[in-house]
Amino acid sequence: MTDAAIRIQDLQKTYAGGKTALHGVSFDVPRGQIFGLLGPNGAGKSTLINILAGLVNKSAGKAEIWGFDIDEHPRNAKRSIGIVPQEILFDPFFTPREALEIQGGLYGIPKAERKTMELLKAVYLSDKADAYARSLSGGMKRRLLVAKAMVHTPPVLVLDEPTAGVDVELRQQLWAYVRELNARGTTVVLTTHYLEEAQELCDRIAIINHGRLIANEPTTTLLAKAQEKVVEVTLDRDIAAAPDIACFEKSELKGDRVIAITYHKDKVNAGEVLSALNAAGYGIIDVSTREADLEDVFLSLTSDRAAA
Ligand SMILES: Nc1ncnc2c1ncn2[C@@H]1O[C@H](COP(=O)(O)OP(=O)(O)OP(=O)(O)O)[C@@H](O)[C@H]1O
Repeated sequence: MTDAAIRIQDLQKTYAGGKTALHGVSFDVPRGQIFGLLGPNGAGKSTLINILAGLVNKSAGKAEIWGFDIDEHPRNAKRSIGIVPQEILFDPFFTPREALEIQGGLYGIPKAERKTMELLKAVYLSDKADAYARSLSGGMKRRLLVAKAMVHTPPVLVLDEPTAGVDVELRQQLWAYVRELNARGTTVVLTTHYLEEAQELCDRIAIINHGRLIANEPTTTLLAKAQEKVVEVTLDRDIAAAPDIACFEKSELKGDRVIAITYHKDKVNAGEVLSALNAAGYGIIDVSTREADLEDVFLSLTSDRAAA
């Protein structure tokens, strides 16, 4: 038994066509947290979630949900997780009440113990309990999916890209509900493309890129890295080593006369970095910078790894 809500060890997936979506990913989701799984399109997030859900077979590696190995104890593993899928798929002729009752039946929950109305209320759908699912808005459907995933009261709830197509107000309501579930003890895993979304909600963030884990850190640590910016400078002459100046976090030689300077944008700006370089006697021919975004975090993380 582990004390992780989810434990993934060297998880690998190569699809039938030969595409490798996961190249050996390992991480733990600590119990009680809201955990963000971030990555760009095609990074492998859905593959990982679908393996946990039992919808995709892994090629190698291990996964445990609430201490239950998905191969050795598939039923217990499945009972321990609720998944809100990316795609909205419903039978359009069922009402929200029926959809939850059927889901309860699938998990073998006796009628008297089902919490259909309580769940519908929690996701602000009690007034739509008897409406056809096809008459619900996109946001309502998504909230119904959350309720459906919670029918068997799993200790772990996974939301796969939950805010696609959800407007700002509903998103806030959804987050309020997610926070409430978490406060009552549910471990939440959230996959998203958006750093802001993850930083607003998550205690910890893991990032996957091209099927590899490139970060797994408390949100505050990761955000500090997002404060790092890189400016690439071409100098007027060749140099043997990158200059080390106090306001730089790091400087690296990229070519005979090109250096990449990493700085903290909450401490200095690009102008101050260039002035410091000038003041130290370096003539500047060209400069390029990028806006800090998730891509920057990726870059700084991948270059950290390369340097380590
Ligand atoms: N059934 C499949 N057969 C073959 N390749 C697949 C299959 N499903 C996903 N892939 C490929 O595996 C890689 C990872 O896809 P995955 O859907 O896991 O990424 P993702 O991070 O969830 O992206 P998105 O946010 O767009 O859903 C992609 O290159 C994708 O094309």
